[in-house]
Amino acid sequence: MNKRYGLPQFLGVSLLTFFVIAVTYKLGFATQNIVTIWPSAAVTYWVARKYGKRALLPIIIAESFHAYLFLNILPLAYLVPVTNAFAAYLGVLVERRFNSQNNPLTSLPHIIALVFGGFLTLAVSGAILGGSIMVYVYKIEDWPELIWLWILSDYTGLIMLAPLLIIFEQPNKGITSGEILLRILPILTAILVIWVMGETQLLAHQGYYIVSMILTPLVLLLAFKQQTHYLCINYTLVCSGALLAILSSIDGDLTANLWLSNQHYITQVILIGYVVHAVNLQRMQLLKNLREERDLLENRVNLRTEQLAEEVAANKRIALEMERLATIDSLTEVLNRRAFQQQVDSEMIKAQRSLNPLCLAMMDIDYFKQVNDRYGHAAGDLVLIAVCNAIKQQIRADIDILGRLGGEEFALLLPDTRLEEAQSCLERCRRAIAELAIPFDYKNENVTIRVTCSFGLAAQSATNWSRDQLLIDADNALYQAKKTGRNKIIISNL
Ligand SMILES: Nc1nc2c(ncn2[C@@H]2O[C@H](COP(=O)(O)OP(=O)(O)OP(=O)(O)O)[C@@H](O)[C@H]2O)c(=O)[nH]1
Repeated sequence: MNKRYGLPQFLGVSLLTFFVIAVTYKLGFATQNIVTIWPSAAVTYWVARKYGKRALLPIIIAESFHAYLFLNILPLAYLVPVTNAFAAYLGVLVERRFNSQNNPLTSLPHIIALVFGGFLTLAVSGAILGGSIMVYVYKIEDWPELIWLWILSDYTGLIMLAPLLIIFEQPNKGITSGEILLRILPILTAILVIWVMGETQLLAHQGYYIVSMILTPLVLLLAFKQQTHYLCINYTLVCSGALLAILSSIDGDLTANLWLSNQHYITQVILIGYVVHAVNLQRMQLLKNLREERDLLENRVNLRTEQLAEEVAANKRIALEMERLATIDSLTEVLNRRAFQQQVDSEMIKAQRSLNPLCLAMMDIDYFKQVNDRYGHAAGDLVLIAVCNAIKQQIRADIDILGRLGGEEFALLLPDTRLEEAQSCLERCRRAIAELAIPFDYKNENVTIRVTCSFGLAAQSATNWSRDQLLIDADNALYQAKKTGRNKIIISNL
């Protein structure tokens, strides 16, 4: 009802209504019967649905003009176009009360609102109001039959034609010319049916029935974009049943009632088609929604899984880092006292089992305090790092183990190493340390720090299986090295 409405629309509605009424009147003229006027009801409903109350005036003008041109009616009968337009508007209001969707053929409740709300209201109110005027003006005695036929004709006619007009004007982005044809075809077929019905009445020729009954649903079927085989079979079955029913009831000339029953059957066929189509559409929509929700859920699960995997990896990294921090001396990055002792324990057990030799050395930087005192703590730290690096370069990576026991006191564990080998290793270390020239920026002056290191060496023996004893032995040897001049290696018990 919110469509644009100006002079072109006003003229369009007037002309269309006039044209449809004139054509259907001419087609049904031979019968002089009310039952062929229903296409005007369908067009009127469609126009009122599209433009609302603004369409009432052109409808009234068109119907009145038609009556003036072709019908020789009494003045009061000119009220019938007014009641027709009003009935159409009333029907639209009732449909809109239950359905605000523009396309009512996409769901069952909307079809019910259209057929049992809008169409029925138009047919009943139009027949009662218009019929009463006609009965009064022309003093018609059999008025119940007139009103009944009027209702039946308009109602079934509305079901046959009005939805096709609604389908026809549904907006569709990128619609192809083939699809436009599919929308026009059923309307043409409906016009054919009107004509066939008129001709049939005239000629009493049963063949036209077959054409109208089979062609209508089949062509209607093509108007749906989402047609299914089920829908097709349904149309054909109902249609064939209707055809058989009509053919078996025809006996000689057709009467208006038979004509109406033909229309009635076609209506049923079409109505069933709409319902099946709408249910099918709803099912498809439901499946689409389900699929979309499933995809959404899957995406969410995948995203969360990725996040969890990232979190697990981050936790692993943190755990490894914490483990490293718990076992590594942060300044020199060699093992701390606790970790070193654990390594000594496990290597001693291995050596015990394999009866391989194992040596342990204690080391202490000579006069280290003087370095600190002279150049400051930062210089001392630098020396500690340099000494450790020098030792690392002389020992076997991944085999020999260097640890800081505290302060400037270090220990070196040499698995699978005989005493002489250990001694020569320590000698290399001692020399490397003594040769170190550690540059240091002392009060904006580049100084070179040199240090030496004393070593005490002990070997695991058949009588010495204890870690503490090994450490004490090495420590005693270190003490001897310090006492006897420093920068040397003393071997325990030698
Ligand atoms: N810069 C620095 N100094 C440390 C650290 N840990 C201990 N020290 C210092 O190391 C020095 C140890 O000195 P001492 O054990 O007295 O002996 P020394 O001067 O090395 O002389 P000897 O061992 O007898 O040759 C002390 O001045 C401590 O403050 C450290 O992490 N960094």
